[in-house]
This record gives sequence, C-alpha cells and structure tokens, in this order.
Amino acid sequence: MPAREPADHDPLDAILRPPLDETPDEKACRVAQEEEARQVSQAIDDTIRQERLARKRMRVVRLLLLGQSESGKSTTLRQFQRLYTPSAFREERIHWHSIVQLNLIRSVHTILDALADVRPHELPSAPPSPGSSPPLGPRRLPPSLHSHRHTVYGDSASDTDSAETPPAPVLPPRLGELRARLAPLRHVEALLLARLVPPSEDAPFLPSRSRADTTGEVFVRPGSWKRGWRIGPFGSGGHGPAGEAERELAEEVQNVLWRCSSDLLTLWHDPTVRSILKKRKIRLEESPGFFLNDLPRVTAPNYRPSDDDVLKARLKTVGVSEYTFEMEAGSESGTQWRIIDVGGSRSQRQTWVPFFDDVDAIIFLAPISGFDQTLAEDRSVNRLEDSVLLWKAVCANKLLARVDLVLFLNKCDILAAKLGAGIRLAKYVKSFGERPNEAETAEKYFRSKFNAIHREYSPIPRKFYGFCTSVTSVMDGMQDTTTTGGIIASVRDMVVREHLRRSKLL
Ligand SMILES: Nc1nc2c(ncn2[C@@H]2O[C@H](COP(=O)(O)OP(=O)(O)OP(=O)(O)O)[C@@H](O)[C@H]2O)c(=O)[nH]1
Ligand SMILES: [Mg+2]
Repeated sequence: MPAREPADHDPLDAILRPPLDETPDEKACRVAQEEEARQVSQAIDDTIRQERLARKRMRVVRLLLLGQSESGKSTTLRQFQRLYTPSAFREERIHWHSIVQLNLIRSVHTILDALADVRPHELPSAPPSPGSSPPLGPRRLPPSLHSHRHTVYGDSASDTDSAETPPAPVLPPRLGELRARLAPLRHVEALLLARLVPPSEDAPFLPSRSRADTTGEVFVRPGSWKRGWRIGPFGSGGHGPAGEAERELAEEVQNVLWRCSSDLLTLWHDPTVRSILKKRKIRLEESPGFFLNDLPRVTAPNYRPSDDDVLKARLKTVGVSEYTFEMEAGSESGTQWRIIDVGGSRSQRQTWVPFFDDVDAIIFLAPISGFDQTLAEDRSVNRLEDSVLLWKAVCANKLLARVDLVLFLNKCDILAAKLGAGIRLAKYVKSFGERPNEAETAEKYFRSKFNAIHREYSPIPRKFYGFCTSVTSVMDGMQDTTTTGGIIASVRDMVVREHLRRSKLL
C-alpha cells in the first residue's frame, strides 16, 4: 500500500511551484506573467460583480398573466399601464378608437342576426314558451298573431298551409325597416377590419358566430395592430397620401356611425328587441366590448375613448405579448416590469410553459361569472369548470412550485348582476347548495374552494393571495384593497418584495 499523503498536501502545489533551478530572469518573467493573469482574473470578477449589481439595481420584475380566454388578462395588463405609466396609457388611448367602434358594431350585428328569424312567441305580447329555442316546424299560433303575414325568411310552407300552419317567423315592419337602414354597418365593419389587419395577416375573425353566444371575436397578433393603426381620426400622426387616405377612411366610418346613431338608439331601446334578446337569453350588457349604452358618445364625430372605454374594449390575444415598462412614479420609479400576457383559448395554452422558467409571480384570472356559460372554443365545456381545472394544473406545476400565485376571482360585477337578476348559482354549482343566492356569499364560497385547491395541489406550501376583482373598474384608492387600484397596488408590493428576496439569492 502507498504511504498516505499528509492531510494538507495539495497535488496542484507541486505542479505550480517554480522550478528549484529558476534563474533570476526566469523568475522576473514568471512573476510578471502571474501579475498579468491576476489582473485579468480580477477584471473578470469585477465584470461579473458589476453585472449582478446592475441587474439588482435595474430590478426587472417579471409577471405572467394566466387564465382562460376572456378572463381579463389583457384588461389587467391595461390596468397596470393606466396606474403606473399613465402618460403612455393616455397616449395609446386613441388606438382603441376603432376597436370600440368594432365592438359596438358587433353588438349591433348580434341584434340584427337575432331579428333575422324572429318567431311569434318571442314578441312581447306572446305567452311564454318553454325553453329558449322554439321548434322550427309549423305550430299553432295564438289568434292575435295570425294577422302577422310579414315573414323575414319567407317560409313558403306557412303561406300554403291551412289555418293549422300559420306563418312562422314574424318581424314588425318598423324593425324590418331599421334592419335595412343599418345595412351599411356591414360595410363599415369590413373597412375597419381591413384597416386594422394588414392584408398579409390572418383573418381577424374567429369563425364562431352562433345565436346564443355573441362571440365572433376580433383578434390580431400582439404588436401588429397598433402599427396598422398609427393614425387617429383627428389627424394625430401620419403625413402624405397614405396618412390622408387613412384619415378619410376614419372619417367615413365615423360619418356612417353618426348617421346611423338615432336608428341605433331606436333599435337598442325597442321593447320588442329587448323581449327577443331576453327570450333568447342574449345578455349583451354582460358581454365583452359592450358599448350600446354609450351610443350617443361613441358615435359622435368628436368621440375619443376614455380610460373606461379602453378597459371595456375587447380585443382577443393570439400569441404572446410582452409589455415592458418602467414605473413612472412612486418608490418603485426606475423598476423595470415585464408583464407577459398570453392568449387564453385552448389552442393557445401550449405557449405558456416557456414563460414558467423565469417569473417572479403569476396572476391567475378566474372569471367566476362564467358559471352558466360554456367556452367559445368548445361549447361542451363549462367556463367555471375549465377555470378550476386550469387553476389545479397551475398550482400543481413543479416548475412553478416556488413562484407566488395571485388569484383574481374576476368579473365579480357580472356575477352580482347575474345573481341579482335571479339566475340561481346552485342550479349550475350543485355544491353551493342552499346558501343565499347573493354575490358576497358566492364570492366567499369560490374563494374557499380555490384556496383549498391551492393548498392541496401546491408541491410545497406557499401563501395564498386571493382577491375578488372587477378589473374593468377604474375605482382606485391605492390603500383600499377592495378597489382595482388598491388590489393592483398590493399585488405590486408583494411581487416587488418577492423579487427582492429572489435577487438576494443571486
Ligand atoms: N364587466 C367586466 N368585464 C370584464 C372584467 N374583466 C374583463 N372584462 C371584459 O372582458 C373582456 C375580455 O377581457 P380580456 O382582458 O380581453 O380577456 P383575456 O383574458 O385577455 O382574453 P384572451 O386574450 O382571449 O386570452 C373585455 O371586454 C374586458 O373589458 C370584469 O371584471 N368585469
Ligand atoms: Mg388577452
């Protein structure tokens, strides 16, 4: 057996030790080389230290927004912009002008589509009929309605049949005339879409129009739509012939809307229209991008979107958009934020995972008002159920085990409106049981359910941050955690705290 080396023996030392027969010249050369090497190594160490310090000083905070489509991710992002980079937010408001117009026109088309095949039982004087979708075959009508011979899709069988088979679809003539007068809106919609999406891009419509649901969503890829939309309708930006053409187009759109304005008001306030929408369970007021209650303002020639309009407007996200900004004010001034907003529809969700790697916190949005709705992309899936499954998956994800999750139980305003209108939560969520059908009780119930999932599925214990939100609200009160501004401020504090804790580990 070889003899054991002394404990402090360093095998490298023997190799690096200068030779015993080193001449004075060789020694001087070696010492000079060693000094040079030391300086190079010192410089490398300094660079690394400085980079680390710069990273800490710059404080890049990464925040990822997750949740199903229409949950409110992009709206939350806009709230961050409104609250922390208000001047940039104000400058961008003009870009939303045409999105609001498109949203408005889409609501109008939902009504006009519903008027295309009105059935007698949907008229206000008609007795209630079981279910919202009447049978399409011939039926016996109440005598008072037999006189209506005006049909909108010319059911020939009803014309030839005896008294047993009265005409099926009927539309009061005044509504037929309104429909005809509002036909130019189709053209305006096409103009807006062509202007919004350059010809090389994907078609901006998702093909999902149906009678019960008002989707048929406009989408554009992030970053591209504002480029095609540089010019506001009031001559902001854009010179030369292209700018002139853009301005003319914008004026034409605004003129048509202005000319249609009183017909639009008549249509929206018509009791027959309201009755038809109600019987078909079309609740436009609760749909994304609802501007029919703002008709005079939005159709006026001098219309400019307000903060509220920008938050209420609907533009579906396809792909991933990363918004980087520096806080303009407050103690966090200088902090760079990267907020990553992803598309939430099912086909978009595979884009999420690459962002799990380097994120300080996640805001997960669960729109609890969706308990009686199905996904636009899959009519067999209940929205609330989808949110619960997504939340479970996010909580259980090992890559996110050490990331703080913030839950926004969103669209509480719509939840309150639905329960207030008599829609019973227990009919859709059996476990809600006999609890009072009130928003406050429902919010508490959902909070505890989502909290329980968080506890059960998180790979390692972590704190639960859950808020009931209506992220379209412009109520601020930074100290008040019941307002959107207050909630976002406390999320910001939490995220910054977490970020600092992580950077200390660098
Ligand atoms: N009433 C109400 N509307 C909301 C609320 N949150 C979002 N909305 C509206 O719902 C619509 C959808 O919100 P978005 O922020 O576009 O949803 P998203 O999660 O980004 O959806 P995708 O881009 O499809 O993934 C918009 O018209 C918003 O104005 C809310 O709390 N209350
Ligand atoms: Mg979005």
